[in-house]
Amino acid sequence: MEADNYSKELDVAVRVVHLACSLCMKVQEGLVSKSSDHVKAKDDDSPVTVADWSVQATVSWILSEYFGSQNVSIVAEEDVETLSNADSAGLLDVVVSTVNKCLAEAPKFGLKKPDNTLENFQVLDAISCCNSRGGPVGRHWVLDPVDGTLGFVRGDQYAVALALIEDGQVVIGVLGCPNYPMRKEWLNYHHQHYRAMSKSLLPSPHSWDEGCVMYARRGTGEAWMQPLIHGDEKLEWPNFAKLIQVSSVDDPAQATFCEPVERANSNQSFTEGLAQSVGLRKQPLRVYSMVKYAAIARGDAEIYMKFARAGYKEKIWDHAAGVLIVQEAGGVVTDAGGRPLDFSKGVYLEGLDRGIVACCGAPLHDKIVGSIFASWDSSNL
Ligand SMILES: Nc1ncnc2c1ncn2[C@@H]1O[C@H](COP(=O)(O)OS(=O)(=O)O)[C@@H](OP(=O)(O)O)[C@H]1O
Ligand SMILES: [Mg+2]
Ligand SMILES: [Mg+2]
Ligand SMILES: [Mg+2]
Repeated sequence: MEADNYSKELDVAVRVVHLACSLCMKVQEGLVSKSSDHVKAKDDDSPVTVADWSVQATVSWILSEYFGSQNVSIVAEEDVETLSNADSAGLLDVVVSTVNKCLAEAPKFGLKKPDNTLENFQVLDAISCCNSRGGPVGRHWVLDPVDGTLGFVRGDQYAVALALIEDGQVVIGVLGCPNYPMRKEWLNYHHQHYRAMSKSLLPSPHSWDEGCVMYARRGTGEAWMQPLIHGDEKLEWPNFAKLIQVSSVDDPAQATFCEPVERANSNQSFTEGLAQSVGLRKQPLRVYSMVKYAAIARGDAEIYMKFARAGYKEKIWDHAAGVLIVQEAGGVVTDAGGRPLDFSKGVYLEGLDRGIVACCGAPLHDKIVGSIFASWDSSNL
């Protein structure tokens, strides 16, 4: 692919992820400071919030506006089932007002805003039209409006992830990480620190959070990072960007590995054994969401491993943006058998061999995949 391709798509995607992050930051502040009934449980018991629906509606509206509602195919996580229930009228009103407030700010990010505030049915349409199944042919946007919703409701790490797939390959990846901390060690303790520190010790959340949007275009060998624009600061657009690169560490003893926080989402006893056999000495960095990919891409950690329970099928929106950014920043991402992830088979990463291994470089990656090969049969996964 030509490196100059997709400039308009990337530009709009980066701006809308900034816009979505600003929406999420406001909603998260509200959730954490007041208790709220705006968190619902989905059928699988995972949470969904006003922010998940509002970001999906906002991104969908902007993409349709710029690329034409007839042409745009979006594969995204949320649907409107809960929101359309008669007993969710109050929730829908909050989503609609959140979307309208957010879109009113779009010009600050150099994006169009609607001529009139959106009606309930328009917001529901914007969410429900993101029902594409993707596949091997054509262009498909892939959106996780809030990845790591559990982290989000706990006042911790989460990400907004937007990618573009063309003919089965990820060509653009954009990842917004509003709570990315100033110091990488704080990735591990973010939530605990928030809770343990009194408000007076934390003069403003911004002295704690760096917040960033990362992005990459396939085949460029470059991954970029922009600072997030916080709160009411006057936004100077275009924002500046700096190149990011993976860590150059290839000694396992010096390497840090990331994994999901929840034991239900990845087999932590298996990774513990793997870490021992490869010679990883540091404590695992357990972080919610695709911020784990972000940490690898910016060189704050060296390895990310996720081994979901047998039978769980990984979804493309949980990985597409992060995988491309890590690869373009110089890293290697495969399944546990060493094969590339296949984004061409629809909503799921079909054929994924056991789990996902993302590393800052080939030497560490080879060691991990080799060790999985050697230890799999004796493991209890
Ligand atoms: N059982 C199970 N196994 C593996 N993965 C699952 C499972 N259930 C859900 N999910 C998906 O995992 C996404 C969150 O992954 P994380 O790496 O952030 O996990 S964790 O919250 O840190 O434990 C999460 O993304 P969000 O729903 O966007 O938060 C889910 O898509
Ligand atoms: Mg997700
Ligand atoms: Mg999500
Ligand atoms: Mg979810």
